Amino acid sequence: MTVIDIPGSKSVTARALFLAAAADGITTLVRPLRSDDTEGFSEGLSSLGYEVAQEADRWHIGGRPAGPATTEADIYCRDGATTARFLPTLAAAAAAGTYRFDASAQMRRRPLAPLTEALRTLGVELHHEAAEGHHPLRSVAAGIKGGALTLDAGQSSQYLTALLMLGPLTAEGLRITVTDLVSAPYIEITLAMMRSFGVEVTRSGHDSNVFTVPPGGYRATTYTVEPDASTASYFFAAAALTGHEVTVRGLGTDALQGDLRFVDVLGRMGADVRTTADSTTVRSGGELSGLTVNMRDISDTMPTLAALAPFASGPVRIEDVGNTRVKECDRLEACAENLRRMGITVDTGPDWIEIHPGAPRPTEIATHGDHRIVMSFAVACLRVPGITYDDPGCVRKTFPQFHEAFADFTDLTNR
Ligand SMILES: O=C(O)C1=C[C@@H](OP(=O)(O)O)[C@@H](O)[C@H](O)C1
Ligand SMILES: C=C(OP(=O)(O)O)C(=O)O
Repeated sequence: MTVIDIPGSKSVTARALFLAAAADGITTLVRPLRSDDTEGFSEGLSSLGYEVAQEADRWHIGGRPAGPATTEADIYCRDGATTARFLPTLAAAAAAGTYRFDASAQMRRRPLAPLTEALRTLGVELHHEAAEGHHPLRSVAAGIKGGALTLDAGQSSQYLTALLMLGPLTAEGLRITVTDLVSAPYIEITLAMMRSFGVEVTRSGHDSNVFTVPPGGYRATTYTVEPDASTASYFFAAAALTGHEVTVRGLGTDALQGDLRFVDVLGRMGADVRTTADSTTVRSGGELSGLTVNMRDISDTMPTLAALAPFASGPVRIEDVGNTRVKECDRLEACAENLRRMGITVDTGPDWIEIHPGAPRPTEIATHGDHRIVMSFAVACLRVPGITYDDPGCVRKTFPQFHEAFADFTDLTNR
């Protein structure tokens, strides 16, 4: 039995940085994630004139309810969609200022339009420098009155998270009617964290799809970041594949992140899953069955399952994951391409992938610069020694020490 600690959640750290910056007072984040995405977010806040003091496992953020200290800034959001979507939204609430945002080549390709259209509806002057609805963009802030909005979050829940977090910074609050929503559990993280910073959002409508966000700002706090559940999926999958037992500390029934539900998928495949209030254990004899599963809510773990799938006794069909085509790469095609290179039969459709059992052979994985492709195929590597990656370092986005940590973990399980 191996007990492991996983680094902090990217999603929780990004939200905490936004909420802390907007709050009245100094917030301390305990055990934030240190990775390219969250360092990029923190750097963006500094460029906007927020005070961010980083100690080893505590970051202190000086909140500015009146908005950024600078009235002009040029911010590079790197490859992180939370940064590229949340930070322009925070800056849009400034009483006055002109801000330019840009991002990596892939992040420039990823969509923003429903969010930028919503900000325009709220009166923010926004110009896209190249393609409409994409980075780079320039915004002129002049305070936001608030009001009613309709939002299609069918491509990314991050649009809704950004607008929910903006609500308390507007003069009159926001009422957001959501017509479609993917990755719904991420909205639960947002609402729970807003509550920790003093804001209660109410939900109404036939599908609880109308969100009313009161004005009045946020209260600073001390906030402990829980471990990253998407990162934990590689360790759970490794245990399920190799017939071991792993316990991840700090992620149990009290956890905020929906991606922890990946263990239910492993449970359906035959693994034994036990959860306490603050830990989750996966144990398996190494035999896994195939299944059909809808991963709309937890699609960051789709590549983890895809890499595990050839070792199951029957086909694995993953449905409703069309939005994984607009992530760090087209993840449906990247998974299919790499599995085929390993000699596995794979079919894909617009929003699904079906993987057949087989005997994978080693190959060089085409990572497309996507951290999750590397970390997922590292799981397959446990049964197929000799797998290499064209860009192993892209794990820096969410887990710079992944290779060392995963090697230590597999050493332990081999003892
Ligand atoms: O809000 C968040 O922190 C995230 C939401 C999800 O994105 P989508 O809503 O675009 O699926 C997820 O894939 C991403 O890694 C993090
Ligand atoms: C999709 C991801 O990240 P983001 O959308 O925050 O860039 C991810 O981490 O898998």
